[in-house]
Amino acid sequence: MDEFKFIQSITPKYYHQSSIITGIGDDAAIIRQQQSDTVIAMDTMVESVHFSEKTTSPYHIGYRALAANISDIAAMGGKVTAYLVSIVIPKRWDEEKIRDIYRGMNDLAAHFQMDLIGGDTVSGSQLTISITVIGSVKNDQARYRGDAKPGDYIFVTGTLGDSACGLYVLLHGEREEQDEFKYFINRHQMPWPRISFIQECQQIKRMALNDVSDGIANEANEIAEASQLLLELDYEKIPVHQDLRKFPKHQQYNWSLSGGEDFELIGTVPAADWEILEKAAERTKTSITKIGEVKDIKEKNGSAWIYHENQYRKLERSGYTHLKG
Ligand SMILES: Nc1ncnc2c1ncn2[C@@H]1O[C@H](COP(=O)(O)OP(=O)(O)OP(=O)(O)O)[C@@H](O)[C@H]1O
Ligand SMILES: Cc1ncc(C[n+]2csc(CCOP(=O)(O)O)c2C)c(N)n1
Ligand SMILES: [Mg+2]
Ligand SMILES: [Mg+2]
Ligand SMILES: [Mg+2]
Repeated sequence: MDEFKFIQSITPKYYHQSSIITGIGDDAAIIRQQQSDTVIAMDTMVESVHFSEKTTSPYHIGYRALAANISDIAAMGGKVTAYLVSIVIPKRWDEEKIRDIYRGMNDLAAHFQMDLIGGDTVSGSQLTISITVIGSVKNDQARYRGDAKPGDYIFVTGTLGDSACGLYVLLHGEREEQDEFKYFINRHQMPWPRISFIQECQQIKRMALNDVSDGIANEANEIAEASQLLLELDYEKIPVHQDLRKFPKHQQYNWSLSGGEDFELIGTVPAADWEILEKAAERTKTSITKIGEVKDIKEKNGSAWIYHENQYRKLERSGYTHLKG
């Protein structure tokens, strides 16, 4: 099958969103605007960096690549509309495997009622998927990293460290261990972007928000920096799955703070809005945990600090970093 036939075969038969006037088939897609702000993000996944044959099936490669992108829209408080996929396909990848990648994306997209509206197909040496995701947020309702205020409660959704633990088990675990820790493997392969939870939070006027792709040691610092305030966390309160306790303490620490790829949300809300947040969590069956508070302490503003085993120390940005020298 050549590039053109391939594109034809992945063209959706219809679009969920009536705002899509033109999807795949022209030079670019056309989306009609209404009274909302458009949210656009892109993330790339590369073989042997974000996934390998050992960790991720083709179906999960697609699913995960799209999930990471949807998560960035959730982190802006938005909902998703459409996506474009640029894929670099190595010669050794057969058609069925590529199809499975698209099946993974398609299943997740269907859940969020979002449409594939374009992309690009190239052959190359390393499987690479770049996704551009388009969403919307009501005018002036976007959630910025710089919107934290002193006294805000810091929260996270779900549990942290699951994906890193799953990756570890996939790479190093024997068959038996992989069975025992299926939960973590599933969390690595099929993360769940928190779109519905964040949509339920619209009543809350102000919220700083970020999604957990690199690990909260990074993301908490990003909020602190953008808000020029201190994010003070309590390690004891970081939510982890009960089975994570079966691993050595240093692994629990590293995975929950720096493991990344959980695609949960970390944010700050005014203390007065905590109940609204809890209700939104209940309605969407999302667990949320208060993990700290925002402070205004001149010499620490712009950084995150953590209480851990009776010590109070600076939480360094220890998550995954590309292009590190
Ligand atoms: N190569 C690039 N060209 C232009 N803008 C970029 C490039 N790489 C990143 N950005 C922009 O930098 C900002 C931060 O990007 P970053 O990738 O760190 O965020 P993220 O997607 O939330 O994190 P992650 O990639 O870990 O999921 C975003 O606005 C992004 O669009
Ligand atoms: C095979 C394999 N090895 C290592 C990892 C771990 N990993 C890769 S990128 C990343 C951070 C987010 O990246 P980005 O900033 O690009 O979103 C992490 C934690 C993996 N997923 N698969
Ligand atoms: Mg990115
Ligand atoms: Mg991202
Ligand atoms: Mg992000």
